[in-house]
Amino acid sequence: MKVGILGCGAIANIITNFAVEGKLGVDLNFFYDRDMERAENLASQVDGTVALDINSMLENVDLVIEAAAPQAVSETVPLVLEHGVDVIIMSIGALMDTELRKTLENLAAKNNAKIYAPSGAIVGLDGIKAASIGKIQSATLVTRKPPRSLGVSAEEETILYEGKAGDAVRKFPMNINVAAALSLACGKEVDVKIIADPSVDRNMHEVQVIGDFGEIKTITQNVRCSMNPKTSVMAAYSAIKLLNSLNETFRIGT
Ligand SMILES: NC(=O)C1=CN([C@@H]2O[C@H](COP(=O)(O)OP(=O)(O)OC[C@H]3O[C@@H](n4cnc5c(N)ncnc54)[C@H](O)[C@@H]3O)[C@@H](O)[C@H]2O)C=CC1
Ligand SMILES: O=C([O-])CC(=O)C(=O)O
Repeated sequence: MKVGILGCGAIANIITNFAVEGKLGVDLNFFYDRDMERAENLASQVDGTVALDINSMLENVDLVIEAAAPQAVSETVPLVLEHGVDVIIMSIGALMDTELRKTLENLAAKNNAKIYAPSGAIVGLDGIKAASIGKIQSATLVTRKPPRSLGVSAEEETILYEGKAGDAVRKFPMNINVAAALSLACGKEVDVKIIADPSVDRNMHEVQVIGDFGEIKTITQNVRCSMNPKTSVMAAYSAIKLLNSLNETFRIGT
C-alpha cells in the first residue's frame, strides 16, 4: 500500500522514523506540507517524493495520513475521498462538525474509500465503543497539560476551559482532539475540563464513563513530542499501529 502524509510536523516525524526502520507495514513515499522544507526533510529520510500540491499526491497513493490541522480536514479530506483514496484523520476535532462528518462519510461511501480515526493520545476507546452498545449516562474528560503545551504561562493549576467537547475543540483546536475521539466513541458529546498545571511534565487525560455496563476510568500520562509539546507520542503510535493493522488477518479489541 502506498501512503502519503499531509502535514509534516511532530506526528509525521515519528511515523517517518518508523518507516526508516521498516516498521510501518506500508510504503510511505509522498509528503505534503505548506511549509515545503518540512516535507523535504521527511521525504529525504525515506527517499520519498515531495508533493507540490495535494492533487499530485492523490494520483500516487492509496491512503493519506492527515496530520496537519482541523482546517486541513475540511479543506482537503473531501478531495482525498473524491479520489477514492483512504484517509487516516489525526485532527479528529474537525469531525465534531456533524455536517462535515456526514459529508465525508457520504463521499467515502460513494467513492469506496475508508475514513480511519485512530484513538490518538487517549486510551480505552475499545471498551467505550463496546459500552456504547448499551446506554451511556455520563462521559467526562479532564485534560491536564504543562502550561507550555497549552501555549499559556501559569504559576499554579489553572482551569482554562470547562464545557462541552464541541466548544472545546473550537477553542483549543490543536490541543483537545481527544475530546472528539471520546465523544465519537461514546456517541455522546462529552463534558471536558482543560487544566494548565505547572506541576506536571506529561500530557494527561483522565476519562470517566458511566453506563448500564458499569463504569470505566482511565488515566493516560503521555510523553510529549520533542518537536511539539502540545502533542503526545502516543498519538503518533496509534496511527502507526493502525497502519500495521491494515494487513492483519486477526484483529484484537473492538
Ligand atoms: N487525535 C489525537 O489524539 C491528536 C491529534 N493531534 C492533531 O494532529 C495534527 C498534527 O499534529 P502535530 O504533528 O503535532 O502538528 P504540528 O503542528 O507539529 O505539524 C503540523 C504540520 O502540518 C502543516 N500544516 C498545517 N495545516 C496545513 C494545511 N492546511 N496544509 C498543509 N500543511 C499544513 C504545518 O505546516 C506543520 O508542519 C494536529 O491537528 C493536532 O492537533 C495531535 C495530538 C493528538
Ligand atoms: O496529544 C495529546 O495529548 C492531546 C492533543 O494534543 C489533542 O488531543 O489534540
